[in-house]
Amino acid sequence: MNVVTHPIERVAVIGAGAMGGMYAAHFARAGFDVRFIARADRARILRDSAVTVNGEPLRVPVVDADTARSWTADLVIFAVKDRHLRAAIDEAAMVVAPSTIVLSVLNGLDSEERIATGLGSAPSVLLCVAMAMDAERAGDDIHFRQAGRLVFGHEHNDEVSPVVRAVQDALTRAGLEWETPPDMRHRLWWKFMVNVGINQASAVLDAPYGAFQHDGDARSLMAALVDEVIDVAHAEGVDLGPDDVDAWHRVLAGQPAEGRTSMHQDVVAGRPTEVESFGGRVVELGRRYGIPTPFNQAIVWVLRARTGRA
Ligand SMILES: NC(=O)C1=CN([C@@H]2O[C@H](COP(=O)(O)OP(=O)(O)OC[C@H]3O[C@@H](n4cnc5c(N)ncnc54)[C@H](OP(=O)(O)O)[C@@H]3O)[C@@H](O)[C@H]2O)C=CC1
Ligand SMILES: CC(C)(CO)C(=O)C(=O)O
Repeated sequence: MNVVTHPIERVAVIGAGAMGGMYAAHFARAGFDVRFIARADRARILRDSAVTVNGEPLRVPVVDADTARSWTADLVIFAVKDRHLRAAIDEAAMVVAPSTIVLSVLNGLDSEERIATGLGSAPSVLLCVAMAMDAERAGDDIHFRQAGRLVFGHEHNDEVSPVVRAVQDALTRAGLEWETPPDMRHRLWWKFMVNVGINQASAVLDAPYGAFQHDGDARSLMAALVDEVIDVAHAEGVDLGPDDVDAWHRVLAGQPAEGRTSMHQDVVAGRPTEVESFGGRVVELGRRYGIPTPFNQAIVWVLRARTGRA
C-alpha cells in the first residue's frame, strides 16, 4: 500500500452519469481540480454539452483517454455500470500514478478486485459501497435529493491508514458523508443483499421505493430475494442476518417514496441491467454451494428476457 504524502486535490471521475455527476459536482463546488475521464464520442459529447446536476450546468474539463497527457489523479472514482468497467479501467489507467487512490461506487461484489487486477499493484484500491442516495439520470440531466454516504476502507479498519485518512478528509471537504467501518467485507455483502432485493424487485415491478416501504407483495418479493443472499452469504462465511435486514428497512424508510433504484432507471430507459452482477451472482454461488435460489433465477430470466443480456 502506498503512503499518501499530500492531501487529495486532483479528482478523476470516470462515468458522468447519476453517481459520477453527483460526486463531480460536490468536488468541483468545493474547489478540487476535477476531471471527467472519457474517450472518443463520450469525450466529445461531454465537452460539447455539459451535464446538468440539479439543474445547474456542471463544467468539468475532460481528460480524453485517446490523447497523451500529463495530468494524473490523486483520487479516481469509478462510476460506470458493470458492463463498462473493463473499458473504464483501460481509460483510467492513463491518469493513475503509483500514489493514486481508487474508489469504486459500482454495485456488486467484485469491481474493486477487477480494478486492482486491471490497474496492477501500484495504486491503492479501497473497498467502497455507496449508500442511501437517490441519484437519477435522464439523458444528460442528473438529479439527486440525497447524496447518501460513502462507506469505504480496507478490508479491516481497526486503525485508520494514511490512505483512508486522506479520502476521509477529501470527502469531508467536499461536503460528502462517509463512514469507515471495522469490517468492510460485511458491508459489501450488506449492500449486495440490498441491491439483489430492491434493485431487482423494483426493476421487474416498475416500482419506486414507496412500494417497498410497507408490508405487501412488493416487499415480500424483495424479502424472498434477500433471504437467498443471506443463505449464500453464510456459505461464503459472511454473517448476514435479521439485524442487517432491519438496518436496510431503516435506510429504506428514509428514501424518497418516488425515488428509483439504478436498475429501475435502466429498465425504464431500455438499457441493459446489472442483473448478472446481482441475481446472476447469487445463482452462481447457489450452484457452487448446493443452495436453491429460485427467486433470483426467475428474476435473472425475466430481466434477461426483457432487456437482453448485459
Ligand atoms: N444511481 C444510484 O442511485 C446508485 C448507483 N450505484 C451504482 O453505481 C454505478 C453507476 O451507476 P449510475 O451512475 O446510476 O449509472 P449511469 O448509467 O447513470 O452512469 C454511468 C455513466 O458512465 C458512462 N460510461 C460508460 N462507459 C464509460 C467509459 N468507458 N468511459 C467513461 N464513461 C463511461 C455512461 O455513459 P453512456 O451513457 O454514454 O454509456 C454513463 O454516463 C452502478 O454500478 C450502480 O449500480 C450505486 C448506488 C446508487
Ligand atoms: C441502494 C440503492 C437502491 C440506492 O442507493 C442503490 O444502490 C441503487 O439504486 O443502485
